[in-house]
Amino acid sequence: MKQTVLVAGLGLIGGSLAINLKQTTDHHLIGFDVNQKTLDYCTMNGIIDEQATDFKEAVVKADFCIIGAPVSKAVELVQQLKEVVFEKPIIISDVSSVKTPIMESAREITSDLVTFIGGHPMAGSHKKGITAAKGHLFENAIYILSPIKPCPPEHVEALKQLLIGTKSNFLLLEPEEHDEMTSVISHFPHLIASSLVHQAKHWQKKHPYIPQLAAGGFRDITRIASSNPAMWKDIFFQNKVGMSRLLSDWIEEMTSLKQLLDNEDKETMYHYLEQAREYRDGLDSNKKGAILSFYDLYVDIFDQPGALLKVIEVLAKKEISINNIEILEIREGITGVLRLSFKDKNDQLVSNRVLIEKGYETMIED
Ligand SMILES: NC(=O)C1=CN([C@@H]2O[C@H](COP(=O)(O)OP(=O)(O)OC[C@H]3O[C@@H](n4cnc5c(N)ncnc54)[C@H](O)[C@@H]3O)[C@@H](O)[C@H]2O)C=CC1
Ligand SMILES: O=C(O)C(=O)Cc1ccc(O)cc1
Repeated sequence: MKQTVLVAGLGLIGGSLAINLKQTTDHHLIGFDVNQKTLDYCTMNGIIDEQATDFKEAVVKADFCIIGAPVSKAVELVQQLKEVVFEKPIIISDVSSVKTPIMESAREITSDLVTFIGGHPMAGSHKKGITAAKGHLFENAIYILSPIKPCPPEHVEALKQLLIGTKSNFLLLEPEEHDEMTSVISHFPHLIASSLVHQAKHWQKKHPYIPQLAAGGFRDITRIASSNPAMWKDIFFQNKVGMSRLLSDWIEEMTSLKQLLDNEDKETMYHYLEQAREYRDGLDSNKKGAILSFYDLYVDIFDQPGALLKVIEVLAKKEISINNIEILEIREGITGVLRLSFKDKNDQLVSNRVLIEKGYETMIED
């Protein structure tokens, strides 16, 4: 039966979900956004079937609602839901990077017709807005769901079924554990990346060549500092307690590192670096539990982009699909390393064999 889905906030994430729903379901899609240009873009590109000008009026028509607005605005939209008189059952979700404030607000919705299941697709980009949205954005990503309890399992199943075309991997988490984990592996690293960029900018006053020297490592660790500042500011303040605690721990750790340096404690510093390397290398291993495994193959290449194309051609001829390609530490004309990630162990092994046959030097981690 044709169902109605309301997507409220059609930017990078909401827009990507709407595109995916249009491509993979035959549901009727209603779009709501405070930006009229975004709504017109969605209509013109066939992303939505209907524009809504009033969130509360639109939500009563829907069987599903996905809130894709920035976190603080999503909280406001959830607050509006408390005043809505629902006429039929609805499953409401969101995509916010911070879950606790949304869920606290959603718990105050009293209608028996509403099931609220918080959501967070853990994929994105540094871009924003509908023009950057892509239907395949969440393929192979972790998609966290956080139902307000008690929640009938069939309602969680219905939401998963709606989102099945995203090809993401669903993981159920409590909002608090979600926020604690994402603050460690996503939110806090953004703050540090930005602070490293500020440090380089400061030193550039003395050393104008700093940008030219900012190669491999600096670019890797600061890549995420190029993301949407409005969104990250919102995330930091919505997850303020967790962020502040991590900052205190970090400052303490930096102080102890400074002491190691000042006291010439080379042995402890060595162990600090060694333990970090061991843990970091373990993150890339295939023992990832609920997190999707990838099988990596490292290939030495010389000079790009020609070399890159040749490697891909070899694998394409064998109809092997590559999940991700990363060029590690390469500058034009210099030998570099290509990391190819496969979803399938057999693809990794076959790729390794055919590339060796073609004379490439390869490496598979244990
Ligand atoms: N950008 C990323 O990489 C990821 C973002 N998220 C989360 O997704 C949410 C949206 O982020 P993006 O799509 O990146 O932002 P975006 O800036 O691309 O899109 C936000 C959209 O919401 C609209 N909007 C703003 N206030 C609204 C309101 N009151 N009612 C309806 N629409 C409103 C804007 O006009 C815009 O179209 C945020 O909560 C963010 O934390 C989650 C995963 C990844
Ligand atoms: O991990 C990152 O920082 C990203 O680049 C993409 C991203 C951004 C925000 C999220 O809530 C989830 C994923």
